[in-house]
Amino acid sequence: MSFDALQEKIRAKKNPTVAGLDPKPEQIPPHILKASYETYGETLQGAAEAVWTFNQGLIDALCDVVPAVKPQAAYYERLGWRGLEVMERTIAYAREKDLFVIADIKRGDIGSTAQAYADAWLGETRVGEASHPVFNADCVTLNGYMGSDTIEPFVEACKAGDKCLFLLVKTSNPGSGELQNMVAGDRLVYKVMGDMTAKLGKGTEGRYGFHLAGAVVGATYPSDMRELRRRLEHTFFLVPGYGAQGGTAEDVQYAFNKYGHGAIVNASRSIMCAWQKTGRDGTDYQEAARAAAVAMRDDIRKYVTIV
Ligand SMILES: O=c1ccn([C@@H]2O[C@H](COP(=O)(O)O)[C@@H](O)[C@H]2O)c(=O)[nH]1
Repeated sequence: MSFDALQEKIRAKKNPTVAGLDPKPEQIPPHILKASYETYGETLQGAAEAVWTFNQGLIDALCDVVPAVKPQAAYYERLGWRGLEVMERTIAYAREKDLFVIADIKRGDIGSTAQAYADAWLGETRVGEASHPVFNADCVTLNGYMGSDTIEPFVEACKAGDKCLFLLVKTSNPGSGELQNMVAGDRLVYKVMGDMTAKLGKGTEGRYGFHLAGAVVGATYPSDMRELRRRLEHTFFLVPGYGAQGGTAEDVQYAFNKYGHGAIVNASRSIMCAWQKTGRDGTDYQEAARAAAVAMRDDIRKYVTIV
Protein backbone atom coordinates (compact mmCIF):
# COMPACT_ATOMS: atom_id res chain seq x y z
CA MET A 1 0.00 0.00 0.00
CA SER A 2 1.20 3.47 -0.86
CA PHE A 3 1.36 6.60 1.30
CA ASP A 4 -2.09 7.49 -0.11
CA ALA A 5 -3.45 4.36 1.57
CA LEU A 6 -1.61 5.18 4.81
CA GLN A 7 -2.85 8.77 4.80
CA GLU A 8 -6.44 7.51 4.24
CA LYS A 9 -6.14 5.18 7.23
CA ILE A 10 -4.72 8.00 9.36
CA ARG A 11 -7.61 10.27 8.38
CA ALA A 12 -10.21 7.56 9.02
CA LYS A 13 -8.92 6.98 12.57
CA LYS A 14 -7.89 10.62 13.10
CA ASN A 15 -4.68 9.17 14.45
CA PRO A 16 -1.21 9.80 12.95
CA THR A 17 0.57 7.19 15.06
CA VAL A 18 2.05 3.74 14.56
CA ALA A 19 2.48 1.11 17.27
CA GLY A 20 5.89 -0.54 17.24
CA LEU A 21 6.01 -4.30 17.78
CA ASP A 22 9.53 -4.81 19.24
CA PRO A 23 8.91 -7.60 21.77
CA LYS A 24 11.58 -8.98 24.04
CA PRO A 25 10.54 -12.01 26.15
CA GLU A 26 11.07 -10.05 29.39
CA GLN A 27 8.47 -7.51 28.19
CA ILE A 28 5.84 -10.18 27.62
CA PRO A 29 3.31 -10.70 30.44
CA PRO A 30 4.27 -13.69 32.65
CA HIS A 31 1.04 -15.64 31.99
CA ILE A 32 1.78 -15.70 28.23
CA LEU A 33 5.43 -16.67 28.71
CA LYS A 34 4.52 -19.40 31.22
CA ALA A 35 1.95 -20.99 28.91
CA SER A 36 4.33 -20.93 25.96
CA TYR A 37 7.25 -22.37 27.94
CA GLU A 38 4.98 -25.14 29.28
CA THR A 39 4.14 -26.17 25.72
CA TYR A 40 7.46 -25.57 23.93
CA GLY A 41 10.00 -25.46 26.75
CA GLU A 42 12.29 -22.56 27.66
CA THR A 43 13.61 -22.54 24.11
CA LEU A 44 13.83 -20.16 21.19
CA GLN A 45 10.59 -21.73 19.98
CA GLY A 46 8.94 -21.12 23.35
CA ALA A 47 10.00 -17.47 23.25
CA ALA A 48 8.93 -17.05 19.60
CA GLU A 49 5.47 -18.52 20.24
CA ALA A 50 5.06 -16.23 23.26
CA VAL A 51 5.89 -13.26 21.00
CA TRP A 52 3.24 -14.47 18.55
CA THR A 53 0.53 -14.68 21.25
CA PHE A 54 1.56 -11.26 22.61
CA ASN A 55 1.52 -9.67 19.14
CA GLN A 56 -1.90 -11.07 18.30
CA GLY A 57 -3.27 -9.66 21.55
CA LEU A 58 -1.70 -6.25 20.89
CA ILE A 59 -3.01 -6.14 17.32
CA ASP A 60 -6.53 -7.13 18.46
CA ALA A 61 -6.47 -4.42 21.13
CA LEU A 62 -5.07 -1.69 18.90
CA CYS A 63 -6.50 -2.30 15.43
CA ASP A 64 -9.41 0.11 15.76
CA VAL A 65 -7.24 2.83 17.32
CA VAL A 66 -4.01 2.94 15.27
CA PRO A 67 -3.73 2.89 11.48
CA ALA A 68 -0.40 1.04 11.37
CA VAL A 69 2.07 -1.23 13.13
CA LYS A 70 5.85 -1.37 12.82
CA PRO A 71 7.50 -4.69 13.69
CA GLN A 72 11.27 -4.20 14.05
CA ALA A 73 13.09 -7.18 12.48
CA ALA A 74 15.90 -7.31 15.07
CA TYR A 75 13.54 -8.57 17.80
CA TYR A 76 12.46 -11.45 15.57
CA GLU A 77 15.90 -12.25 14.13
CA ARG A 78 17.28 -12.70 17.64
CA LEU A 79 14.97 -15.73 17.97
CA GLY A 80 16.29 -17.30 14.74
CA TRP A 81 14.12 -18.73 11.98
CA ARG A 82 11.23 -19.24 14.40
CA GLY A 83 11.32 -15.54 15.19
CA LEU A 84 11.30 -14.62 11.51
CA GLU A 85 8.36 -16.94 10.97
CA VAL A 86 6.54 -15.10 13.74
CA MET A 87 7.35 -11.80 12.01
CA GLU A 88 5.85 -13.19 8.79
CA ARG A 89 2.71 -14.32 10.67
CA THR A 90 2.49 -10.96 12.47
CA ILE A 91 2.61 -9.02 9.19
CA ALA A 92 -0.11 -11.21 7.67
CA TYR A 93 -2.29 -10.94 10.79
CA ALA A 94 -1.96 -7.15 10.95
CA ARG A 95 -2.83 -6.82 7.25
CA GLU A 96 -5.90 -9.02 7.79
CA LYS A 97 -6.98 -6.50 10.44
CA ASP A 98 -6.62 -3.73 7.84
CA LEU A 99 -3.51 -2.24 9.42
CA PHE A 100 -0.71 -0.73 7.34
CA VAL A 101 2.52 -2.62 8.07
CA ILE A 102 5.93 -0.95 8.12
CA ALA A 103 8.65 -3.61 8.34
CA ASP A 104 11.50 -1.86 10.14
CA ILE A 105 14.41 -3.68 8.49
CA LYS A 106 16.88 -0.83 7.81
CA ARG A 107 18.52 -2.79 5.00
CA GLY A 108 21.03 -1.39 2.52
CA ASP A 109 23.46 -3.24 0.23
CA ILE A 110 24.78 -3.37 -3.34
CA GLY A 111 22.11 -3.48 -6.03
CA SER A 112 22.01 -7.25 -6.61
CA THR A 113 21.66 -7.95 -2.89
CA ALA A 114 19.21 -5.08 -2.48
CA GLN A 115 17.08 -6.78 -5.13
CA ALA A 116 16.98 -9.94 -3.01
CA TYR A 117 15.90 -7.91 0.05
CA ALA A 118 13.25 -6.14 -2.03
CA ASP A 119 11.89 -9.51 -3.24
CA ALA A 120 11.76 -10.79 0.34
CA TRP A 121 10.12 -7.83 2.03
CA LEU A 122 8.01 -6.07 -0.61
CA GLY A 123 7.82 -8.16 -3.75
CA GLU A 124 7.91 -11.84 -4.60
CA THR A 125 10.55 -14.56 -4.81
CA ARG A 126 10.63 -16.53 -8.04
CA VAL A 127 10.91 -20.31 -7.58
CA GLY A 128 10.80 -22.23 -10.86
CA GLU A 129 7.82 -21.00 -12.85
CA ALA A 130 5.99 -19.41 -9.93
CA SER A 131 6.53 -16.30 -7.81
CA HIS A 132 5.69 -16.20 -4.11
CA PRO A 133 5.16 -13.25 -1.78
CA VAL A 134 7.35 -13.76 1.32
CA PHE A 135 7.09 -11.20 4.14
CA ASN A 136 4.77 -8.99 2.06
CA ALA A 137 4.97 -5.77 4.08
CA ASP A 138 3.34 -2.56 2.86
CA CYS A 139 6.46 -0.53 3.48
CA VAL A 140 10.06 -0.93 4.69
CA THR A 141 12.74 1.20 6.33
CA LEU A 142 16.08 1.34 4.52
CA ASN A 143 19.56 2.70 5.06
CA GLY A 144 20.47 4.68 1.97
CA TYR A 145 23.92 5.77 3.10
CA MET A 146 25.50 3.32 0.55
CA GLY A 147 24.00 5.40 -2.26
CA SER A 148 20.89 5.66 -4.43
CA ASP A 149 21.73 2.58 -6.55
CA THR A 150 21.19 0.46 -3.43
CA ILE A 151 17.64 1.82 -3.06
CA GLU A 152 16.54 1.60 -6.69
CA PRO A 153 15.49 -2.12 -6.54
CA PHE A 154 13.16 -1.20 -3.67
CA VAL A 155 11.77 1.76 -5.63
CA GLU A 156 10.94 -0.58 -8.52
CA ALA A 157 9.34 -3.10 -6.15
CA CYS A 158 7.23 -0.27 -4.67
CA LYS A 159 6.12 0.84 -8.12
CA ALA A 160 5.19 -2.72 -9.09
CA GLY A 161 3.26 -3.43 -5.89
CA ASP A 162 1.90 0.05 -5.01
CA LYS A 163 4.05 0.08 -1.87
CA CYS A 164 6.40 2.58 -0.27
CA LEU A 165 9.60 2.94 1.76
CA PHE A 166 11.33 5.16 4.32
CA LEU A 167 15.02 6.07 4.13
CA LEU A 168 16.96 6.97 7.27
CA VAL A 169 17.51 10.72 6.96
CA LYS A 170 17.86 12.23 10.46
CA THR A 171 17.70 9.47 13.06
CA SER A 172 16.54 9.81 16.67
CA ASN A 173 19.56 8.32 18.48
CA PRO A 174 21.99 10.42 20.58
CA GLY A 175 24.87 9.92 18.11
CA SER A 176 22.90 10.74 14.96
CA GLY A 177 24.61 14.09 14.54
CA GLU A 178 28.14 12.60 14.43
CA LEU A 179 27.75 11.90 10.73
CA GLN A 180 24.34 13.25 9.76
CA ASN A 181 25.02 16.83 10.94
CA MET A 182 28.42 17.10 9.26
CA VAL A 183 28.82 19.62 6.49
CA ALA A 184 29.08 18.09 3.01
CA GLY A 185 29.78 20.83 0.47
CA ASP A 186 26.96 23.35 0.84
CA ARG A 187 24.61 21.16 2.90
CA LEU A 188 24.45 19.08 6.04
CA VAL A 189 24.65 15.34 5.40
CA TYR A 190 21.07 14.69 6.57
CA LYS A 191 19.85 17.30 4.06
CA VAL A 192 21.85 15.57 1.32
CA MET A 193 20.05 12.34 2.27
CA GLY A 194 16.71 14.14 2.37
CA ASP A 195 17.30 15.52 -1.12
CA MET A 196 18.34 12.06 -2.36
CA THR A 197 15.09 10.67 -0.94
CA ALA A 198 13.06 13.29 -2.81
CA LYS A 199 14.95 12.57 -6.03
CA LEU A 200 14.31 8.82 -5.72
CA GLY A 201 10.59 9.38 -5.24
CA LYS A 202 10.06 12.20 -7.75
CA GLY A 203 7.28 11.54 -10.25
CA THR A 204 5.38 9.06 -8.07
CA GLU A 205 3.34 11.60 -6.06
CA GLY A 206 -0.14 10.38 -5.13
CA ARG A 207 -3.34 12.30 -4.45
CA TYR A 208 -2.06 13.66 -1.13
CA GLY A 209 1.11 14.87 -2.85
CA PHE A 210 3.56 12.36 -1.34
CA HIS A 211 5.92 10.25 -3.42
CA LEU A 212 6.81 6.65 -2.58
CA ALA A 213 10.12 7.47 -0.85
CA GLY A 214 9.57 8.65 2.72
CA ALA A 215 12.09 9.79 5.34
CA VAL A 216 12.80 8.68 8.91
CA VAL A 217 13.09 11.86 10.97
CA GLY A 218 13.58 11.53 14.73
CA ALA A 219 11.26 13.26 17.21
CA THR A 220 14.32 14.06 19.30
CA TYR A 221 15.62 16.74 16.90
CA PRO A 222 12.59 19.02 16.36
CA SER A 223 14.47 21.94 14.78
CA ASP A 224 16.08 19.65 12.17
CA MET A 225 12.63 18.13 11.60
CA ARG A 226 11.15 21.58 11.00
CA GLU A 227 13.81 22.37 8.39
CA LEU A 228 13.27 19.03 6.67
CA ARG A 229 9.48 19.58 6.54
CA ARG A 230 10.01 22.93 4.81
CA ARG A 231 12.58 21.42 2.41
CA LEU A 232 10.77 18.17 1.53
CA GLU A 233 7.18 19.13 0.75
CA HIS A 234 6.38 15.83 -0.98
CA THR A 235 8.13 13.46 1.42
CA PHE A 236 6.19 11.47 4.02
CA PHE A 237 7.94 11.25 7.43
CA LEU A 238 8.18 8.33 9.85
CA VAL A 239 8.92 9.86 13.25
CA PRO A 240 10.44 7.57 15.90
CA GLY A 241 11.62 8.80 19.29
CA TYR A 242 8.30 9.81 20.89
CA GLY A 243 7.80 8.55 24.45
CA ALA A 244 10.60 6.23 25.61
CA GLN A 245 13.29 8.32 23.85
CA GLY A 246 11.97 11.62 25.19
CA GLY A 247 10.27 13.15 22.12
CA THR A 248 6.98 14.95 22.87
CA ALA A 249 3.79 15.82 21.00
CA GLU A 250 4.97 19.43 20.90
CA ASP A 251 8.19 18.28 19.19
CA VAL A 252 6.53 16.09 16.55
CA GLN A 253 4.06 18.74 15.36
CA TYR A 254 6.76 20.02 12.97
CA ALA A 255 6.67 16.81 10.96
CA PHE A 256 3.18 17.57 9.59
CA ASN A 257 2.12 19.90 6.78
CA LYS A 258 -0.58 22.56 7.13
CA TYR A 259 -3.31 19.95 6.56
CA GLY A 260 -1.95 17.75 9.34
CA HIS A 261 -0.79 15.26 6.71
CA GLY A 262 2.53 13.72 5.75
CA ALA A 263 3.79 12.09 8.93
CA ILE A 264 3.26 9.17 11.28
CA VAL A 265 4.73 9.06 14.79
CA ASN A 266 6.00 5.76 16.22
CA ALA A 267 5.94 4.50 19.80
CA SER A 268 7.08 0.98 20.60
CA ARG A 269 8.00 0.43 24.26
CA SER A 270 5.58 3.02 25.66
CA ILE A 271 2.59 1.16 24.12
CA MET A 272 3.83 -2.44 24.15
CA CYS A 273 5.11 -2.34 27.74
CA ALA A 274 2.38 -0.10 29.18
CA TRP A 275 1.23 -3.05 31.34
CA GLN A 276 4.54 -2.92 33.27
CA LYS A 277 3.65 0.55 34.56
CA THR A 278 0.25 -0.46 35.99
CA GLY A 279 1.69 -2.41 38.93
CA ARG A 280 -0.57 -5.34 37.99
CA ASP A 281 0.31 -8.83 36.71
CA GLY A 282 0.01 -8.20 32.97
CA THR A 283 -3.21 -10.13 32.38
CA ASP A 284 -4.73 -6.78 31.33
CA TYR A 285 -1.87 -5.89 28.94
CA GLN A 286 -4.29 -5.32 26.08
CA GLU A 287 -6.25 -2.65 27.98
CA ALA A 288 -3.00 -1.03 29.10
CA ALA A 289 -1.61 -0.90 25.53
CA ARG A 290 -4.87 0.46 24.19
CA ALA A 291 -5.03 3.16 26.87
CA ALA A 292 -1.43 4.19 26.07
CA ALA A 293 -2.20 4.35 22.33
CA VAL A 294 -5.33 6.44 22.93
CA ALA A 295 -3.38 8.78 25.24
CA MET A 296 -0.66 9.21 22.59
CA ARG A 297 -3.25 9.92 19.88
CA ASP A 298 -4.99 12.52 22.05
CA ASP A 299 -1.65 14.08 23.05
CA ILE A 300 -0.63 14.58 19.41
CA ARG A 301 -4.08 15.81 18.45
CA LYS A 302 -3.57 18.75 20.82
CA TYR A 303 -0.94 20.02 18.36
CA VAL A 304 -1.97 18.55 15.00
CA THR A 305 -5.36 18.87 13.31
CA ILE A 306 -5.85 16.33 10.54
CA VAL A 307 -8.00 17.71 7.70
O1 LIG B 1 16.00 6.91 14.04
C1 LIG B 1 15.41 5.90 14.39
C2 LIG B 1 15.00 4.92 13.51
C3 LIG B 1 14.28 3.86 13.97
N1 LIG B 1 13.98 3.71 15.27
C4 LIG B 1 13.16 2.54 15.69
O2 LIG B 1 11.92 3.01 16.23
C5 LIG B 1 11.56 2.26 17.38
C6 LIG B 1 11.55 3.15 18.59
O3 LIG B 1 11.19 2.42 19.74
P1 LIG B 1 10.76 3.13 21.13
O4 LIG B 1 10.57 1.99 22.06
O5 LIG B 1 9.47 3.88 20.88
O6 LIG B 1 11.86 4.04 21.52
C7 LIG B 1 12.57 1.10 17.46
O7 LIG B 1 12.03 0.03 16.72
C8 LIG B 1 13.80 1.64 16.74
O8 LIG B 1 14.55 0.62 16.15
C9 LIG B 1 14.37 4.67 16.15
O9 LIG B 1 14.10 4.60 17.37
N2 LIG B 1 15.07 5.75 15.68
